Amino acid sequence: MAAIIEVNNLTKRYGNKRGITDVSFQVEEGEVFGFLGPNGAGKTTTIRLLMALLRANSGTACIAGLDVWRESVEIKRLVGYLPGELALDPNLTGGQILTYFGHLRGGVDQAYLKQLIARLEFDPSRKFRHYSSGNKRKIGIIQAFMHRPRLLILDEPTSGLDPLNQQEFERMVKEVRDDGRTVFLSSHILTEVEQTCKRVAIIREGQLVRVGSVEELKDIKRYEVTITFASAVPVEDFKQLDGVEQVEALAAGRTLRLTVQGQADAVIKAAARYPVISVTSHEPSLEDIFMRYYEGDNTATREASHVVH
Ligand SMILES: Nc1ncnc2c1ncn2[C@@H]1O[C@H](COP(=O)(O)OP(=O)(O)OP(=O)(O)O)[C@@H](O)[C@H]1O
Repeated sequence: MAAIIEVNNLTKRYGNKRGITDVSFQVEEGEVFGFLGPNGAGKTTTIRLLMALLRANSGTACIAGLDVWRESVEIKRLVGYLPGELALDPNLTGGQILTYFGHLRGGVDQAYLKQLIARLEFDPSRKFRHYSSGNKRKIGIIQAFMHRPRLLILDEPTSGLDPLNQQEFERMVKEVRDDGRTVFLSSHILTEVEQTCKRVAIIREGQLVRVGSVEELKDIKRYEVTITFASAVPVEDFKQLDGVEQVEALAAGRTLRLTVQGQADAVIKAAARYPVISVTSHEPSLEDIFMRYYEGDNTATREASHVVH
């Protein structure tokens, strides 16, 4: 399949501060592509370069074969864009804003627009200034989807959405993909990207550290399981288990905090030998994963050698 986004050695500096350095990747037409990185990694900078809201210091980027800077007007016809933050007229209602965007697009399918509003449970009757951040995100998502663009570029689309709206959003993304259209979405949450994307680029401190299939995220994925027992348990038994990377004993050995990679089966079976009071599990932030498991400045270089396209 042909590439719909082609980025080559793109570099943007903010004065002497880094934005992004030498970023290169390709997104194929028809795929859902994730752009994953912790806060401040350079996701928004890359997206703003693609949308010609910033000009690169060096490197090139094309969308559908068009240069993102010189041919940005043509590109805007093909793209639905959700910015990281939406600044809109505070006195307009959600409905008025969507009508306005619809006119800018030369008219949109009203039935599809109504459907999107209903699916995201969005109330279009309120003024923009009264919307919560989640509702502002919904306006942004709806305006990006409503003209059925060939390419959707979405900057952290689900931040601020509640879990039910997130699930609906995932279904909307899958429908776009099934329709043969392309979605490029940024996120700082590994599991979110894992659920929607086929391929992923990981950016850290302005540089790409990896581009590959979503299955490859397995080796960087970690989760923390905290188990509280009725009485102290032998910590050493848990350290040996398959998938366990670290064990920390708390509350005089009654609580264990385990860092697990891969399946939790061995941990659950070992825990079940003792009276368990509670189990919780959570995903560490991407920054935590990088800091704790990928320490050292050589990481980017080492991982870049594994780049696959
Ligand atoms: N207008 C600006 N002036 C100076 N530095 C900037 C500007 N915009 C971004 N930066 C810097 O560029 C780097 C990349 O920021 P960017 O917003 O692209 O990251 P991000 O991955 O989108 O993070 P976030 O999820 O926090 O938005 C950061 O170090 C940031 O401080």
